Amino acid sequence: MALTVGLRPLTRALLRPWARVPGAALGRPAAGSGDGVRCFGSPRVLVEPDPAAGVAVMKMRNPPVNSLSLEFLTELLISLEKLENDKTFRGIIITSDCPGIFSAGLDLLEMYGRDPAHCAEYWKAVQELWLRVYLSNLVVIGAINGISPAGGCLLSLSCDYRVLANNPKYAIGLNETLLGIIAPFWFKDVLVNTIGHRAAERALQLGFLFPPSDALQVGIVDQVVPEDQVQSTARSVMAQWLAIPDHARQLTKNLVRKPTADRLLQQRDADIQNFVRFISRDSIQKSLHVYLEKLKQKKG
Ligand SMILES: CCCCCCC/C=C/C(=O)SCCNC(=O)CCNC(=O)[C@H](O)C(C)(C)COP(=O)(O)OP(=O)(O)OC[C@H]1O[C@@H](n2cnc3c(N)ncnc32)[C@H](O)[C@@H]1OP(=O)(O)O
Repeated sequence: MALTVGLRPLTRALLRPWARVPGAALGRPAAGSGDGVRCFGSPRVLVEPDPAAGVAVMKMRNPPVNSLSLEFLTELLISLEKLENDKTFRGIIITSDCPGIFSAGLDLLEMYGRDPAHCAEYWKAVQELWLRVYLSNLVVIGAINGISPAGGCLLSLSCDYRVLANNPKYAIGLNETLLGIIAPFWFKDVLVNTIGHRAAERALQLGFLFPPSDALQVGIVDQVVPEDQVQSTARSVMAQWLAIPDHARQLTKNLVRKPTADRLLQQRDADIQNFVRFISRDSIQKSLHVYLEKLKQKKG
């Protein structure tokens, strides 16, 4: 899939080939590689390659909560595109480097108090990340080691398989209604595809965030394991998926996922315009304000 993000100069600058990780992470040997294989990535995305296994672990590190800002989305897209185009890799494991948080979802500050042009650019990047992960030719496994609301849940749902750490705080779900906003149709489609129509209908309207046992029961995740086994489980699951010939698995994945992706691909611009119109409403901006204030007050 060709990436055609219409980004402004700032974000385009991030789309340079494979920025190296600054500081301590630069050139750190990948865990378990033992043979001088180097980590790479960008400030917010650390990639630990295991070329022998054909697998890369992609760690999100946009502290404090891995909210999906425009810059972070752009870095994720660069990493994904790079891995996708490198024949060394057949699978990626997406996980978090922020303790207790997989991803807090879309960055509310990219939608609150912003002008329409910014909102449009942001939404295009959100669409792009979803399409990139959802339609990836690689096996994509989510090693979900923290809470994963809304956009974080969408990212998880776009993986081929989800392993969630068994910690009652690590809830997952599309909780948009709790913020006074609406999950777009393609978020909804992915949830319906995963847990079925009736369960999705309830979960979406009530903004359910499922704790691990409920998440497993409803099928929003595939496996729940003790926290210290999330990465090793993701690795063993990856081995099972990689035992399937790539061409057969990829064509099958495409067969299953293409109709869902096509619904967005056929109306991307209209979806962006719809988002901008919706998010710019006074009532929605007020809801976001109230929610952001709640997050602040929770602290103090
Ligand atoms: C037609 C289209 C309609 C529109 C569609 C829009 C679809 C939207 C999808 C989304 O993803 S919206 C985002 C949904 N996310 C959430 O509801 C999660 C909100 N965050 C939390 O509940 C908590 O922060 C947490 C993730 C449980 C972590 O809690 P913790 O106590 O560890 O940290 P906090 O003190 O709450 O947060 C630290 C810091 O981060 C800020 N923050 C948290 N989440 C976000 C976010 N999603 N975007 C931007 N900023 C976020 C929080 O305000 C704190 O900031 P400071 O006070 O330190 O400045």
